Amino acid sequence: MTAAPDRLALEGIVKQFGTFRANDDVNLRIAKGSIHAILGENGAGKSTLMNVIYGLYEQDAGRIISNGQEVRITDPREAMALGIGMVHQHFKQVNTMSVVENVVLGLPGKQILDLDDDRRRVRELAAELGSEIDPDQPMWTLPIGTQQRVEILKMLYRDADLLILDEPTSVLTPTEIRAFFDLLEKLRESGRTILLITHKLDEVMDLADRVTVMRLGRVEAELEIAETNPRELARVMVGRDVVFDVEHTAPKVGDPVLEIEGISAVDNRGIGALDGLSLTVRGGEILGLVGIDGNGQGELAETIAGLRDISKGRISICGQDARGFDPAQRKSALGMGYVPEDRQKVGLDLDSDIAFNMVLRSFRAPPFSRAGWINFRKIRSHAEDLAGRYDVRMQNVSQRVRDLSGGNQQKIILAREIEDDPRLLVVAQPTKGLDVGAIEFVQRTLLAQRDRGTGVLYISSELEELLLVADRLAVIFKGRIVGEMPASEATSEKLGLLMTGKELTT
Ligand SMILES: Nc1ncnc2c1ncn2[C@@H]1O[C@H](COP(=O)(O)OP(=O)(O)OP(=O)(O)O)[C@@H](O)[C@H]1O
Repeated sequence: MTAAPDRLALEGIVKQFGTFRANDDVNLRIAKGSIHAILGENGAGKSTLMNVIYGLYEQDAGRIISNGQEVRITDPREAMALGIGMVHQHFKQVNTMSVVENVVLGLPGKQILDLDDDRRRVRELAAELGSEIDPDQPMWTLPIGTQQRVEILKMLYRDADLLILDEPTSVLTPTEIRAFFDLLEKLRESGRTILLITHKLDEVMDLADRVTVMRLGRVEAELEIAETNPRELARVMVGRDVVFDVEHTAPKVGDPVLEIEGISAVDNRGIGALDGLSLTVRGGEILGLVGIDGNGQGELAETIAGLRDISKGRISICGQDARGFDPAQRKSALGMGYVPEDRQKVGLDLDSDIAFNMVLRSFRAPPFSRAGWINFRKIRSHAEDLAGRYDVRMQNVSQRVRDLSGGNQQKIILAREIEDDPRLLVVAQPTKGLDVGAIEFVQRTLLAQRDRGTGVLYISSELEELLLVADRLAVIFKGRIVGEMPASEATSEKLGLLMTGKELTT
């Protein structure tokens, strides 16, 4: 059997930001018709490398070879002309437009008035991928999984045969993930090539043919999937053994720190999202909130944080009615910490530096300010201490947060919210985008915080993660809590039934 030719090869790629080398002599060969995964800890240089391939950055040194020809890619249009397409984590779509309008959007010389041929082509491509898509459906009415398919369709429509997918499953529900895996298999069968960035080792093991592991901007290893295993991948990635388990002692449960009684709220579209929901979290315990995404988890976190109004019911934080406390006061006066799901929009000031983001809501109070004077030295040393302990990969604390890798941005929010020693901590998808080493660290830190008496509401779509960390589990379905149980009595089967609205028989 002859080996498949390279669809893309990189030779000695260097990309610097100032004097910092985010990619340092990267060599990579991606076989045509394969699924090639890129793994690496937060800040290893994966996104930077993909941006070089897609023409968003130009390399400082090195060669890119596409289908055997050396090429220069200085903007995404040139990448597309070479058949290279990229699907970002945050889709670049216009929600008010239809599927077909989104697909043709930006095509040079395209008239949006006559779309009959385009409709046909969208249907054909969707069928080729094993799905049905109505080209006239408005984008905003589609579930995230289908919106992602439209992004992929958009690339195929432009004849891309090498698709770069940046953490594609991080936005999907478990059911959507299964469908997405089938889609990738179909793309591979059709001879297309996939470059997959992910932090999920089991995805790499299930899907990829080969994997490249990056570390500190360099290629640490390139392995055949058939010849490796998750433990080896984790070890190569973070440079040490990862335990994949946390020691979980019995909780010492105290008084309630969050009492929610019969609250109702609507989502951004004005549709009911919370429907008379009640829930209690006590100090010293981790309550895991389980549910299929879109059942009100996001809205619940926002109402507790004071970012969304409730139409009915009552929320008490540490024994006080939370009404009348804005988000900043819920932190300062009620002792609440909040790690939002959408860190870029809610949790960070991207254009400020790391030091300021570490004290985003506390810089006006001692020890960071006294009598109206801000103590910058104190803010800096505080940030240096936290960044060191939370292993934020950065150049220094004056670096702009926008320029950090996604995982390192998340570590800043976690550090800030946990280190304030809140009495109630609400964390929504806290490990999203984190590498396996960082996930282990976050879980241990949350358990340690619990042992100091903090009550934690841990919202996650990762069932395994909740079963590992939580003391108690509550299941949310259609905006209500439909079941609660100690984690020791929970099984994936029981939770699975409740999550889909079914009753337990025993
Ligand atoms: N525009 C920029 N200016 C300065 N430094 C940058 C810039 N973009 C990225 N970096 C730095 O380059 C390094 C690599 O970042 P990159 O986003 O490629 O990592 P990553 O492997 O994709 O990480 P993650 O898994 O967290 O997404 C990081 O240390 C980051 O701070």
